[in-house]
Amino acid sequence: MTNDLVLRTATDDDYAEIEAHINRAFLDDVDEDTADLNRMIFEPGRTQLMTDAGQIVGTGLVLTRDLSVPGGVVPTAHVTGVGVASTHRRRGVLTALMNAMLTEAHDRGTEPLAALWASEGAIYGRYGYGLASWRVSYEIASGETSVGGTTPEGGRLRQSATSDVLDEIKALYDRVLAQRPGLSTRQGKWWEYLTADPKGWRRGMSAERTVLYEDDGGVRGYARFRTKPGWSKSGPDGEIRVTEVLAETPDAHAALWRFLTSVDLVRTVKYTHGPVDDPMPHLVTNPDALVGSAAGSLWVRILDVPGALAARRYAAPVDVVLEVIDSTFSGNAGRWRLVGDDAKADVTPADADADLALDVRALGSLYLGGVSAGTLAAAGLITERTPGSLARVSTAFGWHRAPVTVEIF
Ligand SMILES: CC(=O)SCCNC(=O)CCNC(=O)[C@H](O)C(C)(C)COP(=O)(O)OP(=O)(O)OC[C@H]1O[C@@H](n2cnc3c(N)ncnc32)[C@H](O)[C@@H]1OP(=O)(O)O
Repeated sequence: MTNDLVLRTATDDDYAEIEAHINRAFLDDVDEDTADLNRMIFEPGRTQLMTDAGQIVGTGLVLTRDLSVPGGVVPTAHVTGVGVASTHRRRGVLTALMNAMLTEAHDRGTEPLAALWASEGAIYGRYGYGLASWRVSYEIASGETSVGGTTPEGGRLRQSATSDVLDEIKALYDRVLAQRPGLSTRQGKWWEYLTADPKGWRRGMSAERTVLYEDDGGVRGYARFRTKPGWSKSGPDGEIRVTEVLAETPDAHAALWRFLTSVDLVRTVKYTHGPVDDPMPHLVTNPDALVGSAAGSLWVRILDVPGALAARRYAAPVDVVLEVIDSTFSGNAGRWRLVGDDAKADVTPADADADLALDVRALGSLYLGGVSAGTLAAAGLITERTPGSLARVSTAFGWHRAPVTVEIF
């Protein structure tokens, strides 16, 4: 790096320049409506800037939120808005920004995790992030399949503008979050932000709508979606793009997808945030009409190894000594004894020999229960020192629901 580069924390006054810089880095223009919205979630004190002769050439933003993990909810530094000017790339600017963001989050002492969505998968492993969850994208030819079964008696659908049913879907979201890892909490301004629906977010689709499924016990699930009319030589060719589908009962999940795949004039339904354990292939009458593909979603960086391991729960009783390598945060490195089950977990420094050795990056991949220790060992990222410990840890670190992250932040 040259001497003209200065790393500093942002202030409120930097906002407009940050917004312009991030849009440039992501090959886009500033959209005024979106810029006003982004200001709502801007945390200047957690935003790191690199400047050159006073001009911003690099940004890294941290948003203060919590993340659901197996059996709990954990304060997590949500890292986003990483961008380095094309004129300043490959000179270590990102490394300096990331070190500053992670150090600030680590030194708070209240956030055992950091998490992000990567624009490119090759970037973040070097900073200790492990790929921890996957998302399944569907493109459903709705004319060629349908969701089997019928909606039970008492079950009904109600369609509305999202803003009119916000209180109902907020409560449902929180209940689903308590059951499934990988979801970010949406306290205060987050719901207002995510459902503001500025034109710039629609990408040629309609305003967002929400369909709710309810039974006599209340709202059990909802789907947020947009539509787009279309006509081909052979007739209607409309599209639905689903923003998110969350349901707390199988009936609600099936009824919502039955609705989404049977709207008149629609021929294609797209969704990009399904969990890998989504029952969809088993619900539809013709699974071949579901074109699905899986891609990595959330990357997790463990900032506090004992704090993070004690904050989640385990699918089976486990008593293991892990040797963790972390070249950035020395407090994480060393041997840790984890004793845990589905109700509690205790982590202490260990003198005994390690059963398993792994880098903090592999621990991040394991953490949400969506990647098995056996898989990571097969990739050479975990070393088994005590025979049998790998199988035990694979089972204990798994979870009965796959993690899913329904919102790109
Ligand atoms: C959480 C988020 O916000 S994800 C969004 C990330 N931002 C973008 O994709 C926007 C466009 N790209 C950029 O702004 C920049 O190219 C960045 C932020 C990806 C990288 O910034 P740079 O300042 O060039 O990175 P820096 O010079 O610090 O590189 C550090 C290391 O990462 C590597 N690296 C950087 N970018 C990439 C990449 N896209 N693919 C693979 N490796 C990369 C560098 O080669 C270097 O490797 P080394 O340590 O082995 O030498």
